Amino acid sequence: MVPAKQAEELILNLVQPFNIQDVEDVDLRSVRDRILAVSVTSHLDFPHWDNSAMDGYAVRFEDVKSASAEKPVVLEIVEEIPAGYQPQRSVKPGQAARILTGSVMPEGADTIVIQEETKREDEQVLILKPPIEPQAFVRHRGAFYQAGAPLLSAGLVLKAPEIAVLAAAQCSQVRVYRRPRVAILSTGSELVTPDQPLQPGQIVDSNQYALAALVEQMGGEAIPLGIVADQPEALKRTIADAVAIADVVLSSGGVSVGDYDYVDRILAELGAQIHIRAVAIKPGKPLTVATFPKALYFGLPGNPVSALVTFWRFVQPALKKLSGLPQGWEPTFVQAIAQQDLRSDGKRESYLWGQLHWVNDSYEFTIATGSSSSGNLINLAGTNSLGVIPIGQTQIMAGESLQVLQI
Ligand SMILES: Nc1nc2c(c(=O)[nH]1)N[C@H]1C(S)=C(S)[C@@H](COP(=O)(O)OP(=O)(O)OC[C@H]3O[C@@H](n4cnc5c(N)ncnc54)[C@H](O)[C@@H]3O)O[C@H]1N2
Ligand code: MOO
Ligand SMILES: [Mg+2]
Repeated sequence: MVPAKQAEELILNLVQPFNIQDVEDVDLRSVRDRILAVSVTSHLDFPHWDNSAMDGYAVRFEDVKSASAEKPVVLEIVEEIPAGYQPQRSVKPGQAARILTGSVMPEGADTIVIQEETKREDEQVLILKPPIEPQAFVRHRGAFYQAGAPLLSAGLVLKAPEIAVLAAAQCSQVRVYRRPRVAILSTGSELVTPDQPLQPGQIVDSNQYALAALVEQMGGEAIPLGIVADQPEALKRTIADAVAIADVVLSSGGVSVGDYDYVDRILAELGAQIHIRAVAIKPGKPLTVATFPKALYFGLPGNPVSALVTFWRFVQPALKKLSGLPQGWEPTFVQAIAQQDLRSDGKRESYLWGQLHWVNDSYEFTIATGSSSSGNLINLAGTNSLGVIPIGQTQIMAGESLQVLQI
């Protein structure tokens, strides 16, 4: 049994991240959560031109620096400059231009006096207070970004702020890494789909649905391959097909020591290199990790909670690295206060599902009510985290702190 941390490192080392061959151009409207594959520069300066940050008057600082309410400076208004208008007149000594937020600064003017510090009298404006400094409220061309400099770097996840920047830089098509293709199959002669009538002894294939949801949540393309009975030939054909079409293959079930647990044997027959057969975590011990020339294979355990725990702990980091994220692949744990006594047999690193809440300046972890059995998927619903009891430790008492993985 490989310790969990070591398994994580081993798996991450097996992953070849996407490179410049693994890209596609996507419409800006559809790039949310995708990963930028090339760095982006713009030929535009930001701001594109000197402009006003406020509604007011564009003036020459020299003219107004000694203005006061008692001795206002009177300026002649030569032009009105709404947003989107290119000024036609230059502001000469004794003159001002009416200007609105975002509008282009007229030639000759160097400072904005805000409207609240003026009094308008027809075609004249009285300046009642001197600006704090020359250039006050002027946003200068290129102050935020200069054309040609790196704007967004490759590897960024495109969320609202990055999408706004891309839009402003007029990038309507964006080069992003393609989605990882993840084939998912469920093994087990007892399995039926949710719409099939359930006969005695049968079980509904819930893993296929949960794993597809997780893959899609991670930005992957889930390729559902359905249920494969515990028959070596059928399983061999499906696995061979899966590794030919996918970057990652997830099977669930058939990896323990039972008479019908064929996955490891078939992987070996197909020429896979098997790197891991068991990990010291509970649930999730019988985890098989193998590589084919073009695909990474995870044989997840069949028990519903075990399949998901091994996904969160090991598949998720691998998918993050594969997808082109430059760092931050490892799961992040937070420190929380246990709300109940938590127990483990101490033989494996134990993951207990429950609720993590931020209460009074710290995280609190509450274990799910009901059985913490890897076959009980019912009380997994509504949970958001896994509390960890380290290997060799048999309990964490209420009030003590523990590491918790957010899921
Ligand atoms: N003698 C031993 N027996 C077992 C060991 C062991 O070390 N020695 N390990 C146990 C542990 S831990 C786990 S976890 C399971 C893993 O078993 P498999 O990966 O071989 O999975 P199966 O035997 O095929 O199924 C286990 C269980 O899960 C149900 N299942 C399977 N697939 C699905 C699915 N797609 N959706 C919902 N439920 C599924 C299946 O019906 C079984 O009930 O082995 C222990 N045994
Ligand atoms: O590891 Mo199994 O996943 O304990 O049930
Ligand atoms: Mg089994």
